[in-house]
Amino acid sequence: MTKTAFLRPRSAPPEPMESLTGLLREWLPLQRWFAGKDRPVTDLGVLSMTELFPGCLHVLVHAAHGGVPAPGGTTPAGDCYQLLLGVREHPSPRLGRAIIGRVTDGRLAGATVHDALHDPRAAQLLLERLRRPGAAGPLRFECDASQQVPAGLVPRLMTAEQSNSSLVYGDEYILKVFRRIQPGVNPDLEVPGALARQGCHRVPAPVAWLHTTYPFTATLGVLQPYLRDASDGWTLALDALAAGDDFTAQAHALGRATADVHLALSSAFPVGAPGENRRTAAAMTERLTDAAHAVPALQPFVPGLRAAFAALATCDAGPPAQRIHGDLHLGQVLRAGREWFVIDFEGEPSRPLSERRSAHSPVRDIAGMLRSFDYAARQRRPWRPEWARRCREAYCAGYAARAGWDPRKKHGLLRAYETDRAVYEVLYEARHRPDWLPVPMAAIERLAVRGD
Ligand SMILES: Nc1ncnc2c1ncn2[C@@H]1O[C@H](COP(=O)(O)OP(=O)(O)O)[C@@H](O)[C@H]1O
Ligand SMILES: O=P(O)(O)O[C@H]1O[C@H](CO)[C@@H](O[C@H]2O[C@H](CO)[C@@H](O)[C@H](O)[C@H]2O)[C@H](O)[C@H]1O
Repeated sequence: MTKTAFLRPRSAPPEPMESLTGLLREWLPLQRWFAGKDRPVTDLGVLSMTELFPGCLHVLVHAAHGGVPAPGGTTPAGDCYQLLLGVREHPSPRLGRAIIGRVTDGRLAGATVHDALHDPRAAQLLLERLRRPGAAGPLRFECDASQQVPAGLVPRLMTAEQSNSSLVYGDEYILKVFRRIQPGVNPDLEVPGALARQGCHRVPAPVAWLHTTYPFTATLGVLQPYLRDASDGWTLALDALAAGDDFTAQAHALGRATADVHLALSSAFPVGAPGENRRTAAAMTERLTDAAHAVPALQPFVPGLRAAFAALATCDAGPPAQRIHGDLHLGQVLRAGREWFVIDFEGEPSRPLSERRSAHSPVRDIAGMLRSFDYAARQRRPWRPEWARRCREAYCAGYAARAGWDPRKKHGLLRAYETDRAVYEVLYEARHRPDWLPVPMAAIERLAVRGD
């Protein structure tokens, strides 16, 4: 293969287990970032394969779920995933669990493949490609010409629970390699780029990025500055709870930071009409119906939850719809020095990209963060509802101080958005972390029965 060889996939009948696709079909569902865990993979096909550098293939695969739509109906019956595959005749034993298997059939017969993001040499070469604009087959590497990324930064793969995979380089940059790929620009490139142009300092700005032009145009990865001494809000909140510390000053500052980001977003992107509550309520009700189908534990609460959405339809119009974060929680905010920063603008991973890129009520983000204080307070026994209540108050007060309107005065909106978020969390936990299901279920019970 030449350095930029791009292999168009061959259409072929289902291959045996020892083929590359056979191995990947077994391996893919075991990965943390695999989104289709609740449905069997009925077929796996290679969409594109490009040699990134010798011994490393960039591969897009399609995992089909045999016509079984995802609960919630938001994803088609299959997804595209991005893989970087190391190909070696004699793999180093140091690769350990990164090894996917030995291919005995097809074009790669005789080679052992591994997840190349675990291989420091491959990670280094990937950064080298990103440092300079260029192309490899359908892949395009672009960068902010005003930034100089130094050569030779030492990579490490992050071990955090993630929806994607991230490499940290020399504690100076972090590269997020998107795993589930959808056509179009990823909001995690689009939004931080637009906010940087607004001069918003709350969001690390993209320094370099990678996209593909085949089999569709899509963002594949983004490099941004690494906030070296940062702690995420989730860790800080749990530490505060463990120590019995107050977290209201932090929550207040976080409310202000959220409002800063919302204000910058409303300048950077078109703003819609104030909330079309009736349509939003209908969409929330539909999501609830689908979720209750997928997670039967929700069913007894459906009437109470529907009441929250019915009430939304009659609420006063709230703040105008605008671009928002879309999946705001304590794990998406980093405290560095005395400031809060906001990361990960992808939105809720299971929603279609077009929906994630459209305008929504900023109340959705606020509700996401309020739910997160509740999640944190439920990590310890006895549960600390008072801690969560005070954080929620402080967060809303901080938001109001900056935004000029107070979320606490939008009770109907807030209740509906919190309910919608808790329904999403039930689905998320049922799919990814069934042990955590009681956390959002407790909120479901509260919102359905008491409505507060
Ligand atoms: N710019 C950054 N500086 C420092 N840490 C970061 C940065 N971006 C992400 N991280 C760390 O990486 C983790 C995962 O990032 P995130 O964008 O949320 O990935 P994912 O979408 O895969 O969950 C975060 O929780 C945070 O700890
Ligand atoms: O992977 P992402 O960070 O994009 O978000 C997904 O995973 C989150 C968990 O890692 C999940 O968040 C839920 O759990 C958090 C605690 O781990 C809690 O702070 C959040 O409030 C709660 O929603 C998030 O919903 C999901 O989209």
